[in-house]
Amino acid sequence: MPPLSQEAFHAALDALRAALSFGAPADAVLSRFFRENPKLGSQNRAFIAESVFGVMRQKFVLDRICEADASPRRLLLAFLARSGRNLREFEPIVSREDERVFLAGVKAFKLDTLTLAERAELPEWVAQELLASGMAEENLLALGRALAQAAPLDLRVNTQKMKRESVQAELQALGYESSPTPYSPFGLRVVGKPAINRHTLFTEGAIEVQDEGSQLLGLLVGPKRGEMVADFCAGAGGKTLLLGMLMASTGRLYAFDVSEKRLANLKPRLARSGLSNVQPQLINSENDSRIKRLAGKLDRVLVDAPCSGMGTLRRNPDLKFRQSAAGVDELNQKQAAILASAARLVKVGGRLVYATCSILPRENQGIVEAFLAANPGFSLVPAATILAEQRVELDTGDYLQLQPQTHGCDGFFAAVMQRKA
Ligand SMILES: C[S@@+](CC[C@H](N)C(=O)[O-])C[C@H]1O[C@@H](n2cnc3c(N)ncnc32)[C@H](O)[C@@H]1O
Repeated sequence: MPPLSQEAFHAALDALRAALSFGAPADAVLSRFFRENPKLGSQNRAFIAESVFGVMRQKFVLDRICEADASPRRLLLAFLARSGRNLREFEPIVSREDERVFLAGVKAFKLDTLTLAERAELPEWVAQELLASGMAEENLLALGRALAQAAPLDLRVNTQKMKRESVQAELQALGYESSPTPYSPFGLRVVGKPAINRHTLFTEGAIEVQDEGSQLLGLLVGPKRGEMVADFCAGAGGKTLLLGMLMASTGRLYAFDVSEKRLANLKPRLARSGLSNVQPQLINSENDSRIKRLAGKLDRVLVDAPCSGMGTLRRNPDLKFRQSAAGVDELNQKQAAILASAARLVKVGGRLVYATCSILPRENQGIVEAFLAANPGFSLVPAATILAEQRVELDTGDYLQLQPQTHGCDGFFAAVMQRKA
């Protein structure tokens, strides 16, 4: 750990103040902060990013430690004191006696005075929803604590361009250690956080940054060469690119989204990937007339639904403070409407996959069960069966349910459904 300096501490405090207004996602706030402060060195930038994300990750506990004065300065001091620094290291930034006493108190703070939700670093409403769904307290704690860790860097190898072993060897030659991901046949987990996007492996489309969980969702869709496929909520195309690769750049892959900006971000990625089977299509809603003309024609449809993102807290810890139970109510309406509309595209015998990066049952099983009850023409296919067909040994039951403490990836949910009639 580099020594604490006035300059780095005050810069981190400025960035933290901006992030704690929760006007924008923390990563966007940080990018802007770094753009506005171009003279910051790489060590200081790393310290600032770790401080802002660290405070967000531990904020429920830090709030309790700070109690009456949970100011950004106190939160940051408490975070740094809990990160294994001894009190002498604070001399360059702390001169007041009351702050010295505060820091000593942070070190002595006992977690057993906290509620279960606070110890799990989850909002109370999230903890209550998980407990009400039958999750045991110790599992809630393990889940919350795993979500409060930083995520590793996972890459997906574009096997249209290179083999996984060759990419691993090239990374090794660049000085980056990596290992094959436990489940995905085209994933690599990299040690540390190298700025991979400067290397030709990235610029020439041999790799994409993608959590292993997302890679498994693509395998559940399992598109084949020559098929007609839709990625209904394609966004910037993380899963579109994977599906296109699985289709070996044949057939047709529609990438729908209502966000022009996100689809625009897909374009350069598409160019790097070398895929020629992808058709990005901006739609005005899930009921856009351009969708209706594809009714009953598609072999596979993925609905990677807009969701609370509660499974991605390792990357977006500020979502804990930017989402709410009422917000999830609204998302539920959208999720159900998108799934119902997307389902109309699936042909008889075709496959529909509903997925989220949420751990909340009402965004997951809740939506799928209601859909199946209203649409008897669809039936659930066990996710484990599909994964076994793809030679992935992972059985989480009928649904794919991934959690960081068990699977090492973000929290994901997916249900595979087949259209019978
Ligand atoms: C979870 S994100 C998709 C992430 C993307 N599949 C990926 O792998 O990078 C959900 C997406 O749904 C889009 N969306 C929201 N409402 C929609 C609608 N009514 N129809 C289609 N897409 C929608 C959002 O713009 C967002 O890009």
